[in-house]
Amino acid sequence: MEQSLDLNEIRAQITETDQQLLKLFAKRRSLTLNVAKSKAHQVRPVRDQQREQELLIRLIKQGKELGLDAHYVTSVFQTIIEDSVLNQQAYLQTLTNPNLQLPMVSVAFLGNKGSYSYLASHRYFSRRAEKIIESGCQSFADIMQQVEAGHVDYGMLPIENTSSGSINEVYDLLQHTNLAIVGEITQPIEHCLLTAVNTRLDNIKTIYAHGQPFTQCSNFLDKQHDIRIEYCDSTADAMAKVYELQDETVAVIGSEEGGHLYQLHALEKSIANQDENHSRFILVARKPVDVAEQIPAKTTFILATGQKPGALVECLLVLKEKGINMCKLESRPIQGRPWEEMFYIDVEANLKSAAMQEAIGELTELTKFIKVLGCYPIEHISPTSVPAAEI
Ligand SMILES: O=C(O)C(=O)C[C@]1(C(=O)O)C=C[C@@H](O)C=C1
Repeated sequence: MEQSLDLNEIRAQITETDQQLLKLFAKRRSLTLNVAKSKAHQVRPVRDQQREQELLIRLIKQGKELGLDAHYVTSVFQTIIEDSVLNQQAYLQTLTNPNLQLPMVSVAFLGNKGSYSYLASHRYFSRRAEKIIESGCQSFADIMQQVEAGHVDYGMLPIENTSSGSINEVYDLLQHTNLAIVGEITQPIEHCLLTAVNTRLDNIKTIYAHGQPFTQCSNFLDKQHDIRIEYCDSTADAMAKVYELQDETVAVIGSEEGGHLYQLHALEKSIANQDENHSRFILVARKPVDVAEQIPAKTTFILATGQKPGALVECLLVLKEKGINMCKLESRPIQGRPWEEMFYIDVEANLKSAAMQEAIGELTELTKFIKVLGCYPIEHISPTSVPAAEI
C-alpha cells in the first residue's frame, strides 16, 4: 500500500531543514570573516578566482552524486561567494577607516519608503550598520544639502541606468559639491505595474510614476491606449498616491518589493524595455574614505580641458600609459561657459596607488581644472564561471 504523505508533516521537515541551512550559512559567513582577518594581516586580495573555480568544480561533482544539477549548485554557491566577498570588503573597509564602524547611520535618499533609492540604501547598509535612520527627500539637490549641512551622514544618489543612461541632474550637482563619493551599489530595477485593488490592465486609465521609470518602460506604455501619465517626484510618492486613491483605474510603476510597503500588488511584471535593468547608485559623504589595498577600487574624477584639438585624447593617453582602465566617460556642459564640457571619468584604480598618483599629477599639467570626487570599493562582483567540460 502506498504510504500516505501528510503535507503538514512534510512542511515541518522542510522548516527544520531550512533552519539547519540558515545555521550553516551563518557558520560559513563567520568563517569567511576569519579569512578576511587573515588577509588583512597578510595583505592578500579578497578575491581569489582560482580558489572559487576549484570550489565550484568540486561542489558540482559532489552535488551530482546527491542528485543536484550543476546549474542549481553553481547559482547557489555564486550567491554565497558574492555575499562572502562583499562582507569581507565591508569588514576590511572598517579596518582601514575606523570611523565607518558605526552601529547607526543616517541616509538621505529620493522619495520615501519603497523608492528604488530606499531599497538601495537598505541593501547597502544591511551589512554595514545595525540601524538606519531614513531621510526621504524630494529632490537630488535636497539630498546633497542634507549631507552638506550635516543633517545626515550619507546621501544615496542614482547615477546611471542600463536602460535610460546617465542621470544628468546628479552629474551636474557633483560639479558643485564638496562631498566625496565613498561607495557604490548596483540595484536591480524590476519595474512592475502595481495597483491597490484587484483590476484588469484594460481598466487602467492613469499611471503614476517618476520620470525615470516612464522612460525605462516606454515600449510597454506605447502599447497601452488612452492612458494618462502623471509624473511624480519619486516612485514612493507615486505608490503612496495610488494606495490613497484605492481606484481600479489607476496604477503605478514601481518594484514589487517596494509596493508591498504600500499594500500594492503587481498587475503586470517585467515591463521595462530591457530585461537586464539595473541602476548604479553612488553614496556621498562629507569626508572621503581610503580603500583597503585588498579590495578592487574605483576612482571618480572630473576635468575640463582647453579648447584645443586632441586635448581629451592626451588625457586618456595618460591613463593608457599608466595601465589604468577607464570604465566610464561622461561629458556635461559647464554652466555659463557655452560649448565647454566637463568630463566625468571613472577608472578602476585606487587613488593611493603610485600609478594613479602619477596620472593625477600629469593630468593636472594637461587640464584647466581637475578634481577627484572620490575613491571607493567596487561593489559589483562578477561571478566566477566553471568551464563547460566540468559541468
Ligand atoms: O578562500 C578565500 O580566500 C575566501 O576569501 C573565501 C571565498 C569563499 O567564500 O569561499 C571568497 C572569496 C574568494 O574569492 C574565494 C573564496
